Amino acid sequence: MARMATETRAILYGFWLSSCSWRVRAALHLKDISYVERSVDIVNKRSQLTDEYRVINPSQKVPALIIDGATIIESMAILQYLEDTRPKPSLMPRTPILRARMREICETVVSGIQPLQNVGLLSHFDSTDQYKNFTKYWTERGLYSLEDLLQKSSGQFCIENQLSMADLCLVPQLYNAVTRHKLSLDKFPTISKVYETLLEEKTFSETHPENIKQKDM
Ligand SMILES: O=C(O)/C=C/C(=O)CC(=O)CC(=O)O
Repeated sequence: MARMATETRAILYGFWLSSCSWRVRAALHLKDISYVERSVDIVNKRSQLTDEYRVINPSQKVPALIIDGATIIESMAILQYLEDTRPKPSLMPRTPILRARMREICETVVSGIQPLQNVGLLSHFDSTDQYKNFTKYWTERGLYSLEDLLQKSSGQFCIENQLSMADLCLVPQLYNAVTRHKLSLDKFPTISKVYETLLEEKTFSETHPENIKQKDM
């Protein structure tokens, strides 16, 4: 905790494998906010469950962001705070209907997919296969919705040609779907196209979990 008091940059408590941490990491990068990341191993050490971390985040999850003298938890609350306090470049599309389209995509990922494939669920199933079938079912259902949504709204990115919160939610979830859950995107051509384009963007390539993993080791 003593280190917190002397650190002038924002502090992101996250984990390389955490999709919600990647959303925030990408926003910090896009908005060029100086920060340092502290790793909370949510998989092997289960460090999120310690009393020390609970002081930082009572939900005992990542991410948490310390910025402007405040601690903010929950990735979507963090993204909105960053947008409100550092509006340029904006993570919000320019019209109400495009912002509604963006929120449809965010909700589909944040409520409809992510919590139903969280690694923390594994211990609540009788077998790993049961967990895998469950996560595959809900992730694929979400991907079918996202394919339809992106057919309506996408340009090179989720919402036309401007990076938005929808992209920050989409990319980490697709990384999980493809890399962790071994799902194919063959049935989702619009998602695949947008995903490939987004992975080339520095916002995602420079905040990619594989880079963060190296720093953690
Ligand atoms: O399941 C837990 O105990 C903790 C999970 C997290 O901290 C991360 C999370 O919920 C979502 C993610 O993968 O980013």
